[in-house]
Amino acid sequence: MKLPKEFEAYTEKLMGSELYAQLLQGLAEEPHAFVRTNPFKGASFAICGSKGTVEWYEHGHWFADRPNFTFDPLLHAGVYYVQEKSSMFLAQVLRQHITGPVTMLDMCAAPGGKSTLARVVLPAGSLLVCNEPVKQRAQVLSENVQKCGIAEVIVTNNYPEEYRKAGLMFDVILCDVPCSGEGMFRKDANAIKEWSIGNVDKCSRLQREIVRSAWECLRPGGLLVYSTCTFNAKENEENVQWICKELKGEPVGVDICKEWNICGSLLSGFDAPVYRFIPRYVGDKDCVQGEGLFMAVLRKPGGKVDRKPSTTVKQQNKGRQPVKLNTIWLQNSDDFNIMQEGYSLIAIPKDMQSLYDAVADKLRVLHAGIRLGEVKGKDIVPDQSLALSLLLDREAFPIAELPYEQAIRFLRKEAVTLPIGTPKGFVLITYMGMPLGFEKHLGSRSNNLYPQEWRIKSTYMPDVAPQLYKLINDK
Ligand SMILES: C[S@@+](CC[C@H](N)C(=O)[O-])C[C@H]1O[C@@H](n2cnc3c(N)ncnc32)[C@H](O)[C@@H]1O
Repeated sequence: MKLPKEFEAYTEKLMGSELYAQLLQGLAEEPHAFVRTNPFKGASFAICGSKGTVEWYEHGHWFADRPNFTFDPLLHAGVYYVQEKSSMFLAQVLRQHITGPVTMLDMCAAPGGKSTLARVVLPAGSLLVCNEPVKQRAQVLSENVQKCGIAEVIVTNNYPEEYRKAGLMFDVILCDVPCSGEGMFRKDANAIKEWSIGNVDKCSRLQREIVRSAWECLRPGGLLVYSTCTFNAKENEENVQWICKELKGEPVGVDICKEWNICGSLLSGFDAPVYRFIPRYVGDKDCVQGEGLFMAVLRKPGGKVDRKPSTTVKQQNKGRQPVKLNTIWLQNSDDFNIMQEGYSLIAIPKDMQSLYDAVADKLRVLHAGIRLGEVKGKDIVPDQSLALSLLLDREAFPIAELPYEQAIRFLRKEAVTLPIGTPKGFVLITYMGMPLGFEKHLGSRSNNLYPQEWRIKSTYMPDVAPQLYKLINDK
């Protein structure tokens, strides 16, 4: 791996020669493959071939080889998410500091790794808003959030400045900011090509802008989690120092074990608790296994977290109509308000209604709650979001369980052969019992309702499924 000269000189000075030599050894190795099981979807599965769990998150697993995840229907069903190990440290932060229901904003959320992790570890009753300003990336975020299956989520496509102007307030805000990506050097050759001192400075300025806007959306007593996937101090300690001085943020510690080999501050004279993951070798031991990551937690002075959300904006109800339906295909349907927006029917958890109204009036919402379907003539065409929801009423649709090859065809949005005896009408497609989406069965053929933008684009067909999970009761 050829590293930029200026990176080498700066990083060796920052880390010291011993730590830097350990990093160079780490960068010369292939990254490990990790997945994070969705505890709400993976309960009936046993994981196969795991080399061990992540020390700070028990649902994170390490694999010796990198399976071809794209061709595993269980990935598309939301049973697991591919996420490198260091990023899962967010679970440790949230579990330690958030003990009651909160309203959280993930300001820079695409593709959704940390959002979906936060969603499964936040205490019951919490609400999560995931935001991404880049439109195409926000669509991917929305897809991953829907696969996760939890209803109490809103996905928006806005800049942090628009959030500041909207006047919404949150108990917890994650700023996993865009950065110079030094921690991705061994995973992504482009990160090396695009690196320059100029870009480090540019990123550092943008990061402060993002945090400044986020800070205004944080309630007194609330927590800001700041993270990057880069090593340098300009985008890390120096920004944390700036948050302390300029915004009066108070650094908050996270419990860690020495054996986790997480490094603290590398900036001389700055000893606030910060957490830096450096892929590195000590002797012949790969002592971190994850990629480069930096995380710090800061409290906004003036109160304590764990209170109910406050949404201070006036509600206008832009073209949204509450509707009554005979059937809404959900378990616990009384917990939802059903709204019609244009032709779309959306189920909003009642606890999330005021937050949803406030967000929808001021910002661009791409997804919220559970999208039930679209009104087409006399039909309601069920939506992908419904198929993937944890609250789908499994009795509401006939089920067609597909074998592996047919499941891949379905995920490519190709024609599939439904099992003999499948009734006409809307049918829930499953693989190993997990919903993948809907087909409309017409008798002699059927229409594949999988979203065009989500489909697997490759035409490759593996001979066998990647064997990451097996059903617990399968002999
Ligand atoms: C490090 S990535 C986030 C990764 C994500 N949190 C995850 O774990 O999957 C940073 C994100 O910030 C977005 N971004 C770019 N410019 C931004 C800005 N001005 N404000 C907020 N986010 C921005 C990028 O498009 C990118 O998706």
